[in-house]
This record gives sequence, structure tokens and C-alpha cells, in this order.
Amino acid sequence: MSEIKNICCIGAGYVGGPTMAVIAAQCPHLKVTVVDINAERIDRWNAEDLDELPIYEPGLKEVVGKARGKNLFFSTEVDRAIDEAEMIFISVNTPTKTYGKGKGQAADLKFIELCARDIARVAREDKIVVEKSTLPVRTASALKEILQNTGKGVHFEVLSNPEFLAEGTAINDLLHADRVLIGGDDTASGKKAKDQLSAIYENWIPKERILQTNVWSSELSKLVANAFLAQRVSSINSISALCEKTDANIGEVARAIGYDSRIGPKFLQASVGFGGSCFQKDILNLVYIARSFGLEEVADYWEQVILINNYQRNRFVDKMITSMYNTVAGKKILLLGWAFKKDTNDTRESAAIYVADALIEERASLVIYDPKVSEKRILQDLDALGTRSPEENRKALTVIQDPVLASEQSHAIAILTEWDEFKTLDWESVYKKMLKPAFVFDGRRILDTEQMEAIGFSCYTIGQ
Ligand SMILES: NC(=O)C1=CN([C@@H]2O[C@H](COP(=O)(O)OP(=O)(O)OC[C@H]3O[C@@H](n4cnc5c(N)ncnc54)[C@H](O)[C@@H]3O)[C@@H](O)[C@H]2O)C=CC1
Ligand SMILES: O=C(O)[C@H]1O[C@H](OP(=O)(O)OP(=O)(O)OC[C@H]2O[C@@H](n3ccc(=O)[nH]c3=O)[C@H](O)[C@@H]2O)[C@H](O)[C@@H](O)[C@@H]1O
Repeated sequence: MSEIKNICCIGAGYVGGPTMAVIAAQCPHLKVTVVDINAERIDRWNAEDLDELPIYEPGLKEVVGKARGKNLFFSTEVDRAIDEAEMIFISVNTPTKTYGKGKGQAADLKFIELCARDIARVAREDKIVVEKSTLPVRTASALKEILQNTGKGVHFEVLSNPEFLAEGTAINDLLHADRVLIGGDDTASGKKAKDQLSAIYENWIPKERILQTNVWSSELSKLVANAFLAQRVSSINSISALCEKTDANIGEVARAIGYDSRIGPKFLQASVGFGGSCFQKDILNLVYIARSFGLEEVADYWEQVILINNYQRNRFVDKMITSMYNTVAGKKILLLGWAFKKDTNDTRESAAIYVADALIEERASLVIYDPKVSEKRILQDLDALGTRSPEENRKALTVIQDPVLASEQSHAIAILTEWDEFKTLDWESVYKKMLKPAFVFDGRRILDTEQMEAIGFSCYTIGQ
């Protein structure tokens, strides 16, 4: 294998785009090409106006602006990029299967397989193929099989290099990663490939934070890291329900347990439920894998994390309905936030989608505001659930730009994403415009309940 000068990444999404932009910015000696079959997405990565990038992520446009056109390129020419690169990252989507065996749980690997077949077809020289996508344990062996049967005498080394960035903090996470994980074979060529990938990260990550393992440990560690993180959210959310039945306050409980250095303070924020493209998908995948090995108890254990998340979303909606005298039919409700967390325009699996859907079923009239999510996206998210016709969804909601104005004559407000701007909204004006009693349901615990009650609101804060 020759020296690494050209790398490419297949998949210009939330992971491929930011990850490669940071590699390019940190490694000016490398040429980095990011390719995707979605031409519209690539056009937006190439947009002159950096505010048009397809992903909103703090700090991203600065990093892209620094490297794009110098050593960072976005293109739809997948074959060419594969041909030119010595190292190919695969960062395509791996959603939950919606058909056939493993439907609703297993990861759908069709996009991964297509990439492997593209690489096998195009490659004329030895390549290192890096799994960046989150994949079930032992996927690398499937990839290898496809790659090794080309009959062209080309050698492929498959590495697993899962990504741990979180959306909204992706650039910071990439620049200051807690660790970089590289899994590969223990053969001489496997070890060399791991070192070559490690050398790229060593341009900015301290070497002691770059962990090398075998492929299977690396693949499994990614699923387990997400499962543990999601488990913490479900754990604290389950306790939030108990707090509401007693005089305990989940904020105080989280603080008290978080001071224990063995538990730690992070990821203990009770909420209306976790969302995002990965937690649910990766846990379902873990459950599926455990069950397929006959480990029923293990599968049931992790499945609870998802069941509690569903429970938390339902509980929030129930609380809204019972507080408003058991009916929201015909009532105007303002939803603040649609993204699955602040500082991203990503809405995949956002709790807001499920809360809105349940409220529409109860015939509420919804008004929705999110600073970074378009009306088109919101409607697509609801339509995708298939609960009712697209026409009915359009009748049931309005997407607005000014939440204060939109609060006029509304019965209730629900906070579903923790955007900073909601903390400093002109709540006095909002209160004056609303019908009384004016209900606020804080699904993110970002408002000061006492202050809101002093203004006059009937305020429900999750977990207290
Ligand atoms: N979103 C996140 O924060 C994180 C995601 N991951 C994992 O990374 C992977 C990618 O996730 P995202 O970037 O969020 O997905 P995404 O859906 O934003 O991007 C995937 C891209 O791959 C492209 N693609 C699919 N098949 C292709 C093919 N054959 N050739 C060229 N392009 C193709 C799609 O058009 C799409 O633009 C997933 O496995 C996910 O689990 C891992 C860590 C964080
Ligand atoms: O594999 C992935 O996709 C990524 O999944 C998560 O990142 P992400 O989903 O982008 O965002 P998180 O910050 O983890 O938040 C996930 C969800 O949990 C919720 N959450 C998080 C923390 C908390 O204390 N409470 C809580 O409700 C968030 O609001 C959000 O809806 C992980 O944090 C990343 O390490 C991982 O790389």
C-alpha cells in the first residue's frame, strides 16, 4: 500500500460532511473528496453562500470555508473518487430495516453493500476501506467477502472507525475527541492499515486517545456506547415520573447523584424523550443481535430503554391533555422546537414529531416554531408516520416565524427542544396574548418555573 495522499468518503451526511471537513482542515497535505449520490446535497455543500450548507452545525461553515476548494471537495463522481483514493471511508446511512427479516430492528445494510460493490467494481489498486457508518457486529466480514471476490487481484483492508460525534457539538467533538477507535485485523497488513489511519488522526488527536482493537470490538463498542448513553436518559426520565408523584425534584436528584464521581453529571437531563437518528436505531440493532444469539434476557434488558422513552413521550402528552380539562380538541397549542435537540436542523426521531402526532389525533390545532427547521421538513416528518393523510396534516398545523405573535389566543405552549432563545422569549408579552389559564408545558426543563408562575402561567415542568 502506497502512502496515503488521497482519501474519499462515500456519504455527505451529518457524519461524512463534518468529519471530512475537519480532517481536511487538520491535514492540509491530504486531498479529501466527499461524494454522494444525492446531487442536491452536494450542490448545497458546494454553495457559495456558506449559510446554504445542507447541515446546520455550529462552527461547520468556518471549517468548510477554510478547506473547501483547497484540499476539500464535494462531488457526485463516486467512481472517480473511489479510483483516486488510497483510503475510502463509508459514511452512508444505516437505518432500521422496514421490510423482511429483522424488520423494525435490524440495520438495513443495503446502502453499505452498494458501496462495497461500487468499490469492488472500480478499484484497480489496493485500498483501505474504513467503516465510518455504525454497523452491526461482524459487518466487516460481509464487506470483506464482497471486496475479496472481485477476481482482480486487488487487496482490500477493512477497518472499523466508528464516529462518536454528537450533533450540535460535532465540530468541537471532532477536534477534541475523547477517543478515536480503530478496529482492524491483527495481520501485518491489518496492523499497517490501522497505523496509517491512526497517523491521520495523530495530526491533531493525542496518540494515547487513539485506541486500536480488533474489528468486532470496535463495531460492538459503537452500539454499546450509544446504548449506555440512551440508557442514562431513560433512567433519569423514569425517575422523573416518580418525582412528579412525590415532592422530589428531578433537577435536584440529578445534581445529587451526578456529584458521585462514579456516576458523573453528564447526560442526566430529564426530557420529553431522546430523539436523533441513532439511539433508537442502534439499540434496536443491539436487541436484534442479542436475540439472534438466543440472549433473550440481554435483549429484553436493552429494549426497556426504548420502552421507557416511548412512555416518557406519551406521559408528556397525557399530562397536557389532563391539565387542559381532558380535552385539547379545537384548542390552539404552540409547540416550541421541532429538532431533536438544540443547535441542529436534524429532526430524525425527534420527540416533537410524536407529541405533535398525538395532539393532532386529539384534534388540537397546532402552531409550530423552530429556528432551524423548515415547514417542508415538519410536514414530511408527520406525513412519514402515516397516521393520517397529508391533507389532514396540513389542515391541523401552521408553521410560524414569530412565536410571540403566534401565541395570540393560544391555550397552551409546549417546549420540545431546548433552544437557548426560548429561555429569553418575552414571556410577559406571550402571557398577555394567551387565553387564560395560560398553560406552559416544559418538556426540556429550561424555564424557571417560579418566575413563570409569578407571571401568571400554569406551568408543568417535567420531573417536578
Ligand atoms: N448523525 C450522527 O450524528 C451520527 C451518525 N452515525 C452513523 O453514521 C452513518 C451516517 O449517518 P448520517 O451522516 O447521519 O446519515 P445521512 O443520512 O445524513 O447521510 C448519509 C448519506 O449517504 C448517502 N448515500 C447513501 N448511499 C450511497 C451510495 N451508495 N453512494 C453514495 N452516497 C450514498 C445518502 O445520499 C446521504 O446523503 C450512520 O451509520 C449513522 O448511524 C454515527 C455517529 C453520529
Ligand atoms: O451515533 C450517533 O448518532 C451519536 O448519538 C449521540 O449523539 P446525538 O444523537 O447527536 O445527540 P445527543 O446529545 O446524544 O442527544 C440525543 C438525544 O438525547 C437527548 N438527551 C441527551 C442528554 C440528556 O441528558 N437528556 C436528553 O434528553 C437529547 O435531547 C437528544 O434528543 C451520541 O451522543 C454520540 O456520541 C453518537 O455519535
